[in-house]
Amino acid sequence: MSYEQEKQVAIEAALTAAKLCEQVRQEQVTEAMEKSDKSPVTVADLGSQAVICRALAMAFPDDLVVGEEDASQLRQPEMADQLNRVSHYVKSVVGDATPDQVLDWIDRGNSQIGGRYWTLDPIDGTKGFLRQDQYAVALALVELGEVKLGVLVCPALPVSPDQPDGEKGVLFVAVRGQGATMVPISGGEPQPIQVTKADSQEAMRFVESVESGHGDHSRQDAVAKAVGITTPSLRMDSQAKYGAVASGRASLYLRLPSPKSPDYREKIWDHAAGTIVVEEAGGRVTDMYGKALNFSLGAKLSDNQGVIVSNGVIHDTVLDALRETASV
Ligand SMILES: Nc1ncnc2c1ncn2[C@@H]1O[C@H](COP(=O)(O)O)[C@@H](OP(=O)(O)O)[C@H]1O
Ligand SMILES: [Mg+2]
Ligand SMILES: [Mg+2]
Ligand SMILES: [Mg+2]
Repeated sequence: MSYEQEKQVAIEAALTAAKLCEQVRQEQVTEAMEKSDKSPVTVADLGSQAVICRALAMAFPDDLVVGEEDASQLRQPEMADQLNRVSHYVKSVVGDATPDQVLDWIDRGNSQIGGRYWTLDPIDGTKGFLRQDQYAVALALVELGEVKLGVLVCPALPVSPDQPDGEKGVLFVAVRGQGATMVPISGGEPQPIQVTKADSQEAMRFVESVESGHGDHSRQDAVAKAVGITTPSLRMDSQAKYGAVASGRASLYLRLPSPKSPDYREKIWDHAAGTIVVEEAGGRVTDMYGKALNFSLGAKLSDNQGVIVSNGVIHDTVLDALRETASV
């Protein structure tokens, strides 16, 4: 299958959602609400999920969507102001929308997994979004457990790594078997991307989360050193890290379980889109034991721990180094 229609719908939806997110960031001092697990969520996360679920419902009414957010909090009477703000931003990008429709669109993203489903992270890296740093809108299509299509919009990522203060906003797209591309959000011809083939260790750079609670920075640094990466890591929020590896800006992304939450299981929407973008750019993605990520078990990657993303060339060396650091 070419997935041409799916690709066009997903790109359009994710770009529209990213526009909403940027509007929220520009127009207001972004403030967060707190979810039951104490993590932050903003009107932009909710608006982005509404916009994307609406687009998917119109184009593929039978498809399931496994999204991060739900509307239960927003349905509470005391949240009326927040709901109005979400509806305002949704209306500003898709035209007429009532608050009830917005709630229903958000909740379309609460499916269980099935034979064919979309994973949706309306804002990946909410903490980065709040900090005015990196974040991504991440949408992927999974069929029979295999990621077939991935779209990553990174509105704050510099178009050129050599010009960090230049134009920002990059769209990454990958379709299984068709390669991965990158294009500025502002437009242009999508360019094929490739992971770095340079196995000259000095040229290597690795990326990791900004958040110390989302990884094990000291072990990550030790593993990187063990494989010969001596330059300090590039810390970046969200699946923009996958984009960095896919486009050859870094050779490695390490995400080892944080000592603060050793039993944490990663969520499918945090990795599905990024995984296919890196794989189609010639890279490799596994868990910390070398196992493929299993996206077919539910919202959590319950069979995997830690995530290792590389240019492929150095992957086995990294897994070896991990085994060695584990036994220390
Ligand atoms: N203890 C933990 N370990 C690893 N990841 C975690 C975590 N707690 C939350 N996360 C996830 O880390 C994601 C952000 O990734 P990163 O740190 O690479 O920017 C969050 O996505 P959201 O921001 O969409 O909630 C969240 O799902
Ligand atoms: Mg979140
Ligand atoms: Mg996320
Ligand atoms: Mg999110």
